[in-house]
Amino acid sequence: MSIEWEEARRLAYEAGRAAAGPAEPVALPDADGRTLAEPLRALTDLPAFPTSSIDGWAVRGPQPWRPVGRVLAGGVAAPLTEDGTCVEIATGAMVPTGAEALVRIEASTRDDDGRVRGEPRQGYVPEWRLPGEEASKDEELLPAGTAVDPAVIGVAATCGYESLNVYRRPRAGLLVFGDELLTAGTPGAGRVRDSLGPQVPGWLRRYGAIVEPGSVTGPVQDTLEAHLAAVRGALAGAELVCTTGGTMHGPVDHLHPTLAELGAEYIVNTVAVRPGYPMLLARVPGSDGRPRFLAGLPGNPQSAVIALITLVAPLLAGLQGRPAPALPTVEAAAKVRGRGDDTHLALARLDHDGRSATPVGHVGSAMLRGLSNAHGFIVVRPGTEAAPGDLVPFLPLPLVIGERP
Ligand SMILES: Nc1nc2c(c(=O)[nH]1)N[C@H]1C(S)=C(S)[C@@H](COP(=O)(O)OP(=O)(O)OC[C@H]3O[C@@H](n4cnc5c(N)ncnc54)[C@H](O)[C@@H]3O)O[C@H]1N2
Ligand code: MOO
Repeated sequence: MSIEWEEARRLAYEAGRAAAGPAEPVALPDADGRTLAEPLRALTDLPAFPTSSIDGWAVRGPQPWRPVGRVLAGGVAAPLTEDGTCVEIATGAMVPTGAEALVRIEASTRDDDGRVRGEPRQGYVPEWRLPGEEASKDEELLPAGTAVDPAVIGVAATCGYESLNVYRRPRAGLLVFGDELLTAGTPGAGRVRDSLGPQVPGWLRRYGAIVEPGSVTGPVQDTLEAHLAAVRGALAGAELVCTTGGTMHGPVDHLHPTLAELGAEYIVNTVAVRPGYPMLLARVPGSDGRPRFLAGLPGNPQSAVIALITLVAPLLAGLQGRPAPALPTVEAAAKVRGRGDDTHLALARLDHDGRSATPVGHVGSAMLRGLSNAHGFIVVRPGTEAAPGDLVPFLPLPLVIGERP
């Protein structure tokens, strides 16, 4: 009996979450793309000291003010103890205790005897930054599970971190099954080009996996022996192995017998979704005691990508300690039919403001033309259909800004 689509996603995420590896410290510049294993907390107040936002004068008491010193960024100012005195101050310098106002250099004049006159600027933007204005010591700035990006690295550096405790990026491999597949040239005479070997590693990387060029193999010969040897070899070097094709029970579909031979345990074995129904996810015991995962992507190319987004994306999120992927809601711009008791994933393009989605053409499960023109899938739940204007969940492709403008 196949599993409901949402339930399959949940099971895949939970399986990954339970197998997330230990955290490790990684130097800030190398942490891009990792995931915080613990909350990022401010190590001090931020700013850590009262900081001048301007070049000018820190003044005390009524003007004119007699300059008694200078403080540059990086220095520690002596306190201003007497009314009618000031220190010259640079942007970023620590404001001396006792200072009552800051006067911009361009708003000041000097008397013949060197005394300073001028008016502190009144207004919305203060001329100095107060300790704790951005964060107080120990305040949580970002929760565990946050994907580390350059801005996260920047704020961690500001706080005083040299490294971050992050989860490992999972290693993934890919095995392509199918004797009918060509790896070069044009299709014909019963042969088709392998369109999954070249594209799946890119999707996997976008979901955070490491895929070395040497971890992509295929076509693997359509025999049980060749399948077993290839899967064993791939599982030795990766915690996730994706396979394409052979998920059914045809004469040369060897995936299920291979899994049986390896003592694998199914987490998901077929999903009530169209396209993509025969997808599977299995847990295989690793020789080191840590589980390995095998995701069986159906051979029909669009179905394979759907299986990847349905099962592999939540699995990888879990393995990296990230939250389960959530679905945004959009408006269906046209009618989308239901698929009976199955969830229907209908390829669609988002309009320019991302609020409504229009189904695209060329969406057969053996086709990729629709996929290459879509931003994701309208999700039509079992027993329903979407009418124009209906609010529907949207399953996005992991596209990078600038792709599919
Ligand atoms: N009797 C039934 N037959 C099929 C059913 C069914 O319910 N009963 N379901 C169909 C569905 S749905 C799918 S999806 C496929 C899945 O089959 P497999 O995962 O076993 O995949 P294959 O048979 O190996 O290939 C299917 C199809 O895809 C082409 N293919 C495979 N790999 C690639 C690749 N890397 N690049 C491009 N094209 C690929 C292959 O040539 C076949 O045309 O089963 C249906 N059959
Ligand atoms: O479910 Mo198949 O995956 O429709 O092509």
